[in-house]
Amino acid sequence: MNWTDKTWEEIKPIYQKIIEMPFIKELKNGTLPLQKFQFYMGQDSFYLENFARSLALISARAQNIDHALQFIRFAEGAIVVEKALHDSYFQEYGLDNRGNIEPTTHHYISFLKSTAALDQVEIAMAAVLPCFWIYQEVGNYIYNNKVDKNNPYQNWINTYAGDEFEELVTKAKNICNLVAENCTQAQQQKMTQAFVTASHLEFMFWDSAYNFNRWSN
Ligand SMILES: Cc1ncc(CN)c(N)n1
Repeated sequence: MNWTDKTWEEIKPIYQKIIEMPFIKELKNGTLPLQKFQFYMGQDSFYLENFARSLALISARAQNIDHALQFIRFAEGAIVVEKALHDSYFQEYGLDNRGNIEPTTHHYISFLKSTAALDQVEIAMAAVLPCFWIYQEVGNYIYNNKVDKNNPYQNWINTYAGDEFEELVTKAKNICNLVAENCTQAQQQKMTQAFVTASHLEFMFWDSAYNFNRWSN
């Protein structure tokens, strides 16, 4: 079994918890209160900016030049999505600014940036993979189980359910499998640990938006 298949097995309970959480259920049904989605979008703007910075750092540190090129393209893509959030989704969903970086966002972006800067680059590649893969799975899950043709969040859902996003995810998974082959068992274990941590943080990110978790509530 390759590294990604083994690692997905590890996070299956977290993924199950994600698709059952109120934020995702209500997003799928189109009943998520707008304020919760606005909170999420504002935090996601900070997240995407710093996710892109982490991807650029990984690109600079990649051993293989083709992987460096791919990661710099991922970084560019994340910046483009962040700009689309600001330019069109903020307007579409009535948000005039992104607010402040709240605790879960702070934790998640600090984890990504410190892993990208200080850990072995293969571990950093594993740390950013859930950001691609979980969104693809959740996007497809919501798309395939939609209940309302007039879901107000449909445009956002389509970003992650399409073929274009799937292509990116496949590229990110393939790179992780390739680099894992040249890692020791102990190093692969650390890659898996980074993937599991990021998956917990994906859950927390949606949960915190649902509950409006702030430094001071
Ligand atoms: C928190 C989070 N994680 C992942 C993605 C998808 N790149 C996102 N937009 N936001």
